[in-house]
Amino acid sequence: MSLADSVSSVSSLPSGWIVQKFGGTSVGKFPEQICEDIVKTYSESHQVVVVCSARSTHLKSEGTTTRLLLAAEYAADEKKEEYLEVLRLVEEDHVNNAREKIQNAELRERLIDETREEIRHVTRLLDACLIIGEVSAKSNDVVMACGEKLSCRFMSYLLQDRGVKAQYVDLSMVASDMELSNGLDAHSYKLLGERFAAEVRRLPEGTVPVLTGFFGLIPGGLLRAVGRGYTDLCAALTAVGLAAEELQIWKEVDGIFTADPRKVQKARLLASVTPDEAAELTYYGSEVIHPFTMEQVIKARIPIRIKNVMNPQGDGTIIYPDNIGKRGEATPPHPPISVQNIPASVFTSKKTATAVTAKSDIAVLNIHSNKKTLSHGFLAGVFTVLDKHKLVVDLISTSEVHISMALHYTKELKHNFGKALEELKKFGDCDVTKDLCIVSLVGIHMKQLIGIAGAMFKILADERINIEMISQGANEINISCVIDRKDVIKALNALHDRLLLRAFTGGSAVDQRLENLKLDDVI
Ligand SMILES: Nc1ncnc2c1ncn2[C@@H]1O[C@H](COP(=O)(O)OP(=O)(O)O)[C@@H](O)[C@H]1O
Ligand SMILES: N[C@@H](CC(=O)OP(=O)(O)O)C(=O)O
Repeated sequence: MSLADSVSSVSSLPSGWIVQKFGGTSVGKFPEQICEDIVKTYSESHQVVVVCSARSTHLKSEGTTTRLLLAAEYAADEKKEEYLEVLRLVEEDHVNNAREKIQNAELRERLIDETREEIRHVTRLLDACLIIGEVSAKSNDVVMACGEKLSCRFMSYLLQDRGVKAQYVDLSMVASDMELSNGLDAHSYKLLGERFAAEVRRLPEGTVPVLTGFFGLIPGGLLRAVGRGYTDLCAALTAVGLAAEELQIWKEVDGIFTADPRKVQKARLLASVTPDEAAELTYYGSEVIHPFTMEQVIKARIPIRIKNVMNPQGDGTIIYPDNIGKRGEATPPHPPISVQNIPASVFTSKKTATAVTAKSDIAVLNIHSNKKTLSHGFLAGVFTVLDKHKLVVDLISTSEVHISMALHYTKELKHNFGKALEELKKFGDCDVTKDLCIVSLVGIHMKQLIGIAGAMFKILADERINIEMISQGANEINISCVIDRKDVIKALNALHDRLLLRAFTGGSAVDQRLENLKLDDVI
């Protein structure tokens, strides 16, 4: 299918807005393709809104946001020379990029001047922080916002350079901290969505707004409230505010696959996944979309499409529940398949899991209580200690006197871990196993299947993979276990081959007798 066909297949509703979000590495590596092949093409038939993250030329971990956060850290440590050097690098990178990509001399010079002014603004702010001896959450946010300001100024000039009427829109001050004093709740989501939409609607018709993915200022800081990847949420709220036809998250991968295509060669692109599945996959290692993005957009009945900047013709993956109608449709376009009423034919199509995913940098912490039973307040006490040391629990399982937790563990968290362990010893004997990974099987159909967990653990046993811990999510669409890091590729490929690929080709790893038992229940 050509891009023009794929563009026109997005049905035209009255507003006709499409919100397109581009990540930092896409802006860094493929800005011309974004302008020429994507924004230009879509804006011929739709009203397009662009939302961008800060530029990264290589990896996000080495990109502009990371550099700016480092500059703020240096200022907090009173290291002036160091933060000036980081800001110099950010400026140099953006100025060189402008020189290289913007052909029109007037636009280019204007962009370079504005870039330098943004950097001067951040320098003045950090100098002031140095004097008062503190970088507050708000100052940190203002520094971080510079990344999106620079990338969006660049993208709007590049679009103009390539003949698209575009306008830079700064959302960093769109709402005051007074208005957002309760943090990010339903009320502030609504307020922000309306403000973003008002900024867009203010522009003359036919203009493509380029919105800074940074928005705020949220009390306590955007990093604490949302974390890295906040641009996805900004795009989502814009889509809701505009009642858009579609929210498009453009990545450097064709969409959501049955497994990480870098780790599982036979991984297949999924045409659609439900929001719950997307949330589980994101949390457990397949970070394709920020988890906060989905709820508001889906409530507003707006589909989310993941697409590839390097392959704009591809259909991508749609994130949408299969049992509700789209915006403008009272009922779904096809007979809805409610998960409670799945017809037998769906089971005979032998759908098992939707995808398999892995999350690395995991340690298992076991606490063996020194009491005969887990006493009142035991869990609360354990979680208070973990929270104090900023340790996040990904999985948990308990028995009467024993608790096992899988936690995120990196070099940077080593110190926090040590401190937490000292405090946790008052609850009982503690032991820690490191260098582990969580492997998760995710799928909406798993709710209906008896034997899927058995099949998963049998496959791992056949591969002689030791399981440290097991857990099934309360929503029953995720079965996870913790294994040694060295076994992860083997585990992913074995589970994918025997549970997912067979589902595509008509086989099933689930014992047929168990499946029949389930069918008896449904009928
Ligand atoms: N199930 C999955 N489907 C698609 N991509 C996945 C999956 N699991 C992990 N990934 C990885 O997530 C990455 C997301 O795409 P990319 O646009 O490169 O990331 P980023 O937004 O962090 O720059 C890809 O590199 C891909 O290998
Ligand atoms: N630039 C920010 C926000 C963001 O959304 O990034 P990305 O879209 O590249 O994941 C960050 O790096 O966290």
